[in-house]
Amino acid sequence: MTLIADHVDEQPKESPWRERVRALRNMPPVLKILWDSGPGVVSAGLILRVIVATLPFALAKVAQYIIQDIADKVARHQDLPANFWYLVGTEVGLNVLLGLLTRAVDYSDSLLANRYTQYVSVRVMEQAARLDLTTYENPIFYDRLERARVQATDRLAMIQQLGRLFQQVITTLAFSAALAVASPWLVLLLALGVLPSFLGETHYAFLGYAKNFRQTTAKRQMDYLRTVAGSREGAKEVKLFGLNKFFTDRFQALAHAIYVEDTALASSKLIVGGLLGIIGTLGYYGAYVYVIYRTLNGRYDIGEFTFLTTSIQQASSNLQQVFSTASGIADQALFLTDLLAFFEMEPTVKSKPNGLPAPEVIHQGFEFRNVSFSYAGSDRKILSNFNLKLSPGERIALIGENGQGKTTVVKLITRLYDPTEGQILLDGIDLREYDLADLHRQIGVIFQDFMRFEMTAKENIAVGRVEKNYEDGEIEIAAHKSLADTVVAKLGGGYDQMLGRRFEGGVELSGGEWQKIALARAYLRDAQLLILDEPTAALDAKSELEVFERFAELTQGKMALLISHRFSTVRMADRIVVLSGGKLVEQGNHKSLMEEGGLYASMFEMQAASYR
Ligand SMILES: Nc1ncnc2c1ncn2[C@@H]1O[C@H](COP(=O)(O)OP(=O)(O)OP(=O)(O)O)[C@@H](O)[C@H]1O
Repeated sequence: MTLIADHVDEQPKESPWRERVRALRNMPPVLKILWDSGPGVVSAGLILRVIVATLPFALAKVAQYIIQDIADKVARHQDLPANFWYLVGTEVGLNVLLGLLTRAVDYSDSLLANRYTQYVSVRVMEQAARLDLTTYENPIFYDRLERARVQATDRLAMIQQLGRLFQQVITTLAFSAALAVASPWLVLLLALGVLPSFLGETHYAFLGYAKNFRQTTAKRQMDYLRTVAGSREGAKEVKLFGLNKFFTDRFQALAHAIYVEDTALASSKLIVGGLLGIIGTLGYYGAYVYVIYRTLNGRYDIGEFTFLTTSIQQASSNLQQVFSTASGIADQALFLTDLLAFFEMEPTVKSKPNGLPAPEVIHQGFEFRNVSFSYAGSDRKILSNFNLKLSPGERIALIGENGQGKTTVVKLITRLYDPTEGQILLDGIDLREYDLADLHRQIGVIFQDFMRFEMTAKENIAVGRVEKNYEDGEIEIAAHKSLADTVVAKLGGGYDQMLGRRFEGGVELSGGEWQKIALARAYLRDAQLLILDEPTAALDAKSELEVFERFAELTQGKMALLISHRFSTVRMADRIVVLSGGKLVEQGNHKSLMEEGGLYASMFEMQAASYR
């Protein structure tokens, strides 16, 4: 394994500005996602923010009158106007309101963040399920999925930033308008002071994004190392092979490379950001001195002076915030490129629009016609001009040495992949013409690497047919067929027993016990084609015999495809098909194949000899 893998998604190119502007194109779809995740909350948040944004201006205006009244009274001994105490009361009231509404804004932000996370997480799960297996085998997809997953929860800051930006723009506009009325120079000075900081901020935002992008693969490897070193599955081998240091060293090497890169960027940002900040401060004080100068020359009275200095302070800090929030959003928007790209990915194996319904009763069966197949990214033909017919009522055993393509045949007949060349037909019609979900409903399959769901025993079986409600007793019947009932009988919680160790109260099963549970799923499905890919590998000899006697009984009249390395099992099939070098090399029943004296006979003899 290289430390930093070579598979990296197209890197953002070194044209930061173009990249950044392009990232802003993400904003409309992102705003749409935000809106879709909670229209009511978004609207309420916007209304609240408009009020909160204009309150500082109102406060400054009221303060101007109060101070002017006080100055008139103290310096010129004039009487306080009749509304003076009302003004003071208004100032207090507005401040109280500002405090309350600010909290309300926080509240609506947290509601929206909650909804957004849920909404995006669900969409990520839905999209991940829609994409096909080929996509999953691609490391680029994995990196993208990883980034999309993180973005589902990690971009919450952006929601607040968007709201804040909206608010800051309104506040800035209000105070800038007041300053522009007093003198346009004030606004210009402030803007010139803040602009360099903005450019600096966005520049670093881009560099940060490019850095994170580069680091995705390394971080994924770190994550893997952390998981392996600390997992229950890995614990035995890690201990016995003394792998701990091996994993830790590798983890540290990756972590160090990331640390060095992070520190370099942070240091440079510190220095450049600091220098640009000084320019901002100079712009601010330029405007301030200008107002002092004009006040000393009698252009402004003391109330106006106070109002203008407050306005300078507010406009400057809000403008600065507008720029830094906007650049923060641009930064987040860059990250969302991955999320949106992930949402836009299309599966290659798709259900045809208005696809045919799968036959309620299959008449001719399945046929592989000159099928060749290579996995994406490889030229090696796993199947080459492969032909096979599976007729209704027939039970076929597919055998062959490791890696000859038996599981691949299963993946093709279930349309997890499409053939590279040739066709697979169901009742004479290409599988691609059928509605995919409907086709899947006709097939019950248990793979070698079946899933052990860390849920209850009942749920582990029920997932075999989630599209229909099952009636009372159906689960138990399926469990009985697969011998899972003997496993469940030993569980303290019966069918409601939590399986696996992940959740509290969970019970771990042995490989064979898990297999019996998984097998029940296939029986529950009540499909026309039943496929068992080495379904009994983990079963002891007695259980295997029992499972197969039942299987033979239960698949009577149905199509069944069986993959097994055990000849005792294979013999029960109506027809045995031998796969070698991507082709069908022999077929027949046990007796005829033995007489033929070919590959089957030699494999059988080899296994039989080892038992003698
Ligand atoms: N997702 C994949 N991407 C690339 N190559 C693959 C993939 N899955 C399987 N292969 C390759 O295809 C070949 C056939 O694999 P397959 O799993 O179909 O064999 P099999 O006959 O079922 O083997 P076994 O008896 O070991 O289960 C193997 O050489 C394997 O390396």
